[in-house]
Amino acid sequence: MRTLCVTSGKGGVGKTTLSINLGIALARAGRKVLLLDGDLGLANLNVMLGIIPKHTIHDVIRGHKTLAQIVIPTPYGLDLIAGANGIAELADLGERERVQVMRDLEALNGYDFLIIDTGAGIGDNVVRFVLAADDVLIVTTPHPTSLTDAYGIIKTILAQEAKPLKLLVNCAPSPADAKRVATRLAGVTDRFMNGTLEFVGHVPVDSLIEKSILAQKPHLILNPGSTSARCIEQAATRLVNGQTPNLTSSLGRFLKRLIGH
Ligand SMILES: Nc1ncnc2c1ncn2[C@@H]1O[C@H](COP(=O)(O)OP(=O)(O)OP(=O)(O)O)[C@@H](O)[C@H]1O
Repeated sequence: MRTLCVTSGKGGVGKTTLSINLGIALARAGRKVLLLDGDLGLANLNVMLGIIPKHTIHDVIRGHKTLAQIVIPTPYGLDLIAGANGIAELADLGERERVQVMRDLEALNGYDFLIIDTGAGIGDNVVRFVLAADDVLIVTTPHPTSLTDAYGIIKTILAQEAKPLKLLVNCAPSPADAKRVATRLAGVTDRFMNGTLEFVGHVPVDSLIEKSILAQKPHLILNPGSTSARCIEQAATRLVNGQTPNLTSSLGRFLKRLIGH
């Protein structure tokens, strides 16, 4: 299993929308996907999916449930771990609880991809997820404030680890605009930070995406033939291009890195 962390510098650029729809695109391509809401403070993946979770990761940390017991199958071909506010506490768990959560995670096998929707910005928790994940997808819009913040998070990540990063330009007025944004950001990343930023694609502004949020149903389900849905599918393909998920679970490794043991 590979872990993919979806993050951004600025908030509201489409991380959650893309985490869900990229996940659905991968599920449609035959991959088994688990979506984890890592947006501390503003956990809302379940809201966008129109799901009211009975249990969240809080219950796991409190020892009331195992992770397997809180996984929610969705009608969209992927599974969800909801409301990750309590994830912050993973770092503070005692040794016994930590081992238990690790065992739980290892037991959650059978997934090809774990997609983590993080909060925006460069808070400790976001960085923790990003450094622990196999792959990191940075989402930006062409807006100057979003670009500046994307630059900021790239710099923060690369200062800690020389990790290859991926970029998706959301709300791009045209493919050419997206490419320009990506080239500029990749150039700066390469020149000043000695890192790599792979452009995996763009998604145009589409009012159908906004409508799908209001309907609490994923865009790829409601509007599968739209241009923006196709763009998301293409980005999903590029994102996992050539990646055969490990047969031996990397989930344990991810968690070890996440909680520092
Ligand atoms: N390509 C798009 N076209 C039109 N609207 C979009 C597009 N992408 C995202 N949006 C809209 O932008 C808003 C913010 O999206 P979303 O919640 O996914 O962002 P986010 O980065 O996860 O936000 P946060 O940082 O608050 O978690 C939503 O209302 C969504 O419908």
